[in-house]
Amino acid sequence: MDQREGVARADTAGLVSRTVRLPDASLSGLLRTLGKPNAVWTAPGEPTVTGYGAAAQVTADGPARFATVRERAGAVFESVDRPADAPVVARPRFLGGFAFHDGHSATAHWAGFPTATFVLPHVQVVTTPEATWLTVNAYGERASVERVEETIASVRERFDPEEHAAGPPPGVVSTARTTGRAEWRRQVEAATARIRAGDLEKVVLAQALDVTLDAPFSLPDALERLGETYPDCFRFAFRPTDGATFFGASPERLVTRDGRELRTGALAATVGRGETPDDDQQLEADLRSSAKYRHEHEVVAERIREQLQGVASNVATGERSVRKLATVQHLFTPITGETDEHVLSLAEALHPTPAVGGLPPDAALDVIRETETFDRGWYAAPVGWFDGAGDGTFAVALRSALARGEHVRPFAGAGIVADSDPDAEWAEVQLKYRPILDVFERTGDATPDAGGGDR
Ligand SMILES: C=C(O[C@@H]1C=C(C(=O)O)C=C[C@H]1O)C(=O)O
Repeated sequence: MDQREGVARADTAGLVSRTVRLPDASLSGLLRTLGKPNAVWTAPGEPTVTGYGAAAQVTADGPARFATVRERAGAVFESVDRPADAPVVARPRFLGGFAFHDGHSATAHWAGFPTATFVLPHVQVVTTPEATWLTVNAYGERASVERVEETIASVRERFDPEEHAAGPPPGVVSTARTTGRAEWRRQVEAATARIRAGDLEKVVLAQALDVTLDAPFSLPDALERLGETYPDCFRFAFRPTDGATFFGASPERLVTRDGRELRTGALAATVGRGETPDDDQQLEADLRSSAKYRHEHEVVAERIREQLQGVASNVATGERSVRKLATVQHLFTPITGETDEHVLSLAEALHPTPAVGGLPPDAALDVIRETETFDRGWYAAPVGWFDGAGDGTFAVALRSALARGEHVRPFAGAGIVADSDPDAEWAEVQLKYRPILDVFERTGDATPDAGGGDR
């Protein structure tokens, strides 16, 4: 370290950030050596970021929450002491997320999850296929290069990642539903009646399960299993306080901003996977050709293009394809553009897309609030990261669950349009629970059944 630099800047209030290289480590090794992270982010084509402790945390409420987070985080990035040759990939990043509704007031399940909260980790580890980097961040009057260097030394000393295979699934003791089958049928029928009456085009209705495990939730094991089955999904975990972890493996990018480049897309309309390649092809053919699925998908793509007006230029729509996941397949249309906006402003413009809200947006949000009997919390809302330049990625927090000790609450929903059939939508929701349930169930555990009774 340059001693003069340390002395000259030690008394400057601001962000001090230093990066060193660590021995290479897998995510599971990392999570087992550095203790409980408060943020984990793994995304296709991006480095994996894990964060421990907070150099700074910004929290916000209400309709202005996106702007408030941007302003408060902007203040933290205002004066940054970080060597010019430090690796860009290991730069300081805020990680966190938002609640689905701006009027979120955490019910007991979501205790500890504000309407918006982001952490700039004190200890931030970034892994790429080439290297593992440790960044230590400190912010405020007491931040100094000396203290940052001390933390780096102590993390290096403790850092001893060992490979561990995930343990066996903990097993599921019991499962209860927030929404029984008869109630779901009433909900979907009420929504389709409203759609036919003309004041609503589409609404995404969701439900949750209350799952009790046979052993406490293990984040390293859960992320390892999700990584095996969903390597191309956004795998995330957030633990804003000690109490609960919100985690998942979402297929849906809300938005990425990388310099001037903006990437988003429409992911909507769902069928299952076939038992045989022929069945699977048939399902894919139905997905591509059915008027219901195409409508459900097209309203999302069209609305996203509208939502981008004013925040992006040269908006272009790519070719529609079918995104195949372990238990479901979706229609997907990539959408790109150019932008000068902060990724938080883009997330604000896009959330909620009709893939998780509906159309018209306000009417759909009212129907969701009036209909759903559980608290969405952070489910189906933006989770991700941003940096000091306003670059970042947000995923839509789907195929997700809230875990607290032995209790796990997975969430799943389905887009309801005029000709939705309650039973088919019910079956679709059950398939969307699978990514989470498969992490925990042992063969032989009673599974909540896709076709059956009321509970
Ligand atoms: C709402 C969920 O998924 C969303 C709804 C979809 C649909 O209605 O077809 C498909 C993908 C997602 O945009 C969920 O996974 O809970």
